Amino acid sequence: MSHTSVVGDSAKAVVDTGLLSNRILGSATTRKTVHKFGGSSLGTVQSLETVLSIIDQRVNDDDLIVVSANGKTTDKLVEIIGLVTQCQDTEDEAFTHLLLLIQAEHKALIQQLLDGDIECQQSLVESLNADIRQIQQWYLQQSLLENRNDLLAFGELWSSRLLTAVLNQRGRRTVAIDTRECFVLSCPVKTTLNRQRSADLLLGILESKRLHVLTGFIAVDEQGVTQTLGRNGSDYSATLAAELIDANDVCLWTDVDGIYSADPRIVPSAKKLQRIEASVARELGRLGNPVLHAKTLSPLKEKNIHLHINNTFYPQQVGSEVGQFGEIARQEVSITHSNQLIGFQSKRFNGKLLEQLQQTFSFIDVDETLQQVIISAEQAYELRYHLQELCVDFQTHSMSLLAAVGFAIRDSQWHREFVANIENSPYPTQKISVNEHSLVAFSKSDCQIEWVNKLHNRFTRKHRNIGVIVAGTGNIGETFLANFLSQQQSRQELSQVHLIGVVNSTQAWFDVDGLPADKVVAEFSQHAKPCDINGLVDWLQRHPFDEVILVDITPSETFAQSYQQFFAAGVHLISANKCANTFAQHALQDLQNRANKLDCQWLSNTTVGAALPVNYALKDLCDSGHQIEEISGIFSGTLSWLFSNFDGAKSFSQLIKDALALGLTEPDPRDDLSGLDVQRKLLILARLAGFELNLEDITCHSLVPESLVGLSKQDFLDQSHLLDTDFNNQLLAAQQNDACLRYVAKLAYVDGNLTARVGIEALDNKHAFASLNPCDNIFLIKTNWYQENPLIIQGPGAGREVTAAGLHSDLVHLCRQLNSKHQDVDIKGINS
Ligand SMILES: NC(=O)C1=CN([C@@H]2O[C@H](COP(=O)(O)OP(=O)(O)OC[C@H]3O[C@@H](n4cnc5c(N)ncnc54)[C@H](OP(=O)(O)O)[C@@H]3O)[C@@H](O)[C@H]2O)C=CC1
Ligand SMILES: N[C@@H](CC=O)C(=O)O
Repeated sequence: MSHTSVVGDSAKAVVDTGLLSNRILGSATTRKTVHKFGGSSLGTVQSLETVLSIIDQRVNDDDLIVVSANGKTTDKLVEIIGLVTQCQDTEDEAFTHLLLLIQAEHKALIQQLLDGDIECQQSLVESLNADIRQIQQWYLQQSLLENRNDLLAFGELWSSRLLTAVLNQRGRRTVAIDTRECFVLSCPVKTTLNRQRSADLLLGILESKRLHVLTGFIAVDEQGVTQTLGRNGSDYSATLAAELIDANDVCLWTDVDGIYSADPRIVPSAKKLQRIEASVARELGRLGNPVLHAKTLSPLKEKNIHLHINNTFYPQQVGSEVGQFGEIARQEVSITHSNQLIGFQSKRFNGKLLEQLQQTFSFIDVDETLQQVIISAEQAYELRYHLQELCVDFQTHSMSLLAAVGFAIRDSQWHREFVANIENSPYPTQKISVNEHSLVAFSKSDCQIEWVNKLHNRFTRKHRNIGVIVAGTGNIGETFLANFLSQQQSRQELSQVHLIGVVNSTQAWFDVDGLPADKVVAEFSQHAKPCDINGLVDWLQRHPFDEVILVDITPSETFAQSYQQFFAAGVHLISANKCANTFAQHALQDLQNRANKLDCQWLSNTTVGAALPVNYALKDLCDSGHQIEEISGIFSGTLSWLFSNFDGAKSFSQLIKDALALGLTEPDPRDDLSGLDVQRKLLILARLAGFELNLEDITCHSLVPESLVGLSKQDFLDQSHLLDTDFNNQLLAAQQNDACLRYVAKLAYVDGNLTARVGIEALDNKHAFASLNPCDNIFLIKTNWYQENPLIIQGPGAGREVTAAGLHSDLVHLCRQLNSKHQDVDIKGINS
């Protein structure tokens, strides 16, 4: 196994396996998984190589592998049976052609995959040739139909032999298992397993420190006769094996991305359901979902085994996981439909007969009043045959269904909405069946694509799950988290927003079922696990949410350097951290381009003026055609507070400590006193106004003497009294001139010349910047159209509550955008 080891052990389990449920966090060492590879994953040398790399990276020796037949082998074997059934005497040529084709395809796979290992190649080819001769013999002896199950079994047999040989050749000690040695069916018609006997047999065969490759699809009855497990039988084999060996998980590696909220081939806005509650999955399977089959899911029920549907060809992508989850996953609703149903009606459909039929057939609906049963077209043939044998008269008609499926949907607000929608739709409904997890409308007409789309848009519009991760639990982060719950309760846009992670510089607490926002700070140290930025990036690549927003409330340059990776993981960002916005112009441009390209949003309105709407105003002025000529003012809450309160009564150094305690300053107050924070803010506004410049283009007057620059934060605070004499002198000089001290930022654009500077000034007491409330910011903006009477924005520009409020405002704006992004899907003639 190759691991990407970047975080603590528990989080590593998430990284390594790509599983979404929290339950794996506690039991990383005891987990066993059954991996099943479908025919499309095993059809070509290239796809088999992909499978081999998945096995290399993700499959432990304790795990089991179950394989389908390579490519379309089973279809070809079924075709052979079809030829023989229809025209036994005349189809020699077609039979031979098909058989030779199967032989040639398998031979080619053996030769290419075992290239260089002649001995192993020969042995496999000899076994293959012997099997082909056996089939020819059955054919000549006209006993092929009697041996049809043995014929079909060859597909999985060849596939397991080949994979085993290749794994052995590549150094993985592997054993092939023909499941006819251990899967014993007590009832072949219903494909029910004799669990005890099968478990004893399988556990008896498994060798320690070996990987095992099991044939899917086949088993034997109590008499040892080969039986097949029906359509999608290999998936069923995998879940049976998981039940027998007490595995925790089953991974179905296939050629689809997962389960969608509707058939994505006809509903363009369908979204992948990353976590599906097991009971809901069973209901989807019962209603005919093409990927989830009721039979496959049945062995998982008792033991709470989770099922994963993953795409072999995109193994890094998060697929769908079926299992038991918390509230967030249970809110998902999906729309399913089928036009492949048959309704059977008979006067004799009541009482005992219905009861008996229900034991043999899986009906989608049974209605004694209408004397009707509805069954999939696939099973209709057998039902028809069965009823004829019982001499029951019946009529059939084709039927369709359109259903909403979700956890406890019967008792939810969706119930009334579904009925109202169906009643007002042109879908000519025969009946609506109400079940615990599904609401199903049946009709004798086909269900049209537009009705599926309409219902889907109505039902999934409000269901866009947004996960929020907060980075930084300091001064501002803590207040942001403290207000999270009340914000969520009061803002409709946040109703589907869930706090799923909190990280600081060394640790993280993730929970895909949601964290308790009101307790998260208090309980953080108890639950958090070691995690660095790489661990966070890995986690972000495998989450079960429609969108994830990362709120950066750190002061960290390193964290800002990782924005590229966050965007690459499809994550949206809200920054209070000013570092990324003040990167060199080209680096910032690259970052913004990347975000745009990846359809990621990035808001950072608190980086200047905290919650004051200065960024919005400036952007709006530019959008409306104003040419910015001057941006000036007091941009630092800390420096505003310090100079407003500094009247000689208290020392300047004591005031610095007070500002720090009030949460106004940067984590290190020297970032305020040095002018860096104001310089950054002026740069951010200048760039918003369309000017291209860098930090060093802004002249900066620092208030921190050289001697205090290199000290630790604490040493600086201890020695800050060294500043007092100089500031007292500056204050006296200003007071003597009816002036006050202010730290001013100014950008001017005159006759094509741009100048920008930040520094301390003695301002006349009547100056607009002189009479501010302590901590207030003031922004003065002059444009070609705002000259004598410039735009002024003034108000509190720093502090815990206002900054947290500004971040919440960004969150609401972003969620509004993300929610409307979902509604934007307009398909002419379908939903518009
Ligand atoms: N004060 C204000 O009024 C305003 C502040 N801001 C900005 O808000 C940000 C936060 O300020 P403040 O809350 O005062 O800072 P604090 O120092 O109080 O808190 C910083 C938090 O960030 C965490 N952190 C640091 N580095 C990393 C990292 N690499 N990865 C993950 N987490 C990290 C720290 O973790 P740990 O606990 O492990 O140290 C800590 O939890 C700053 O960027 C500031 O400029 C913006 C507008 C206004
Ligand atoms: N330290 C900053 C905080 C806001 O950005 C300030 O004082 O303005």
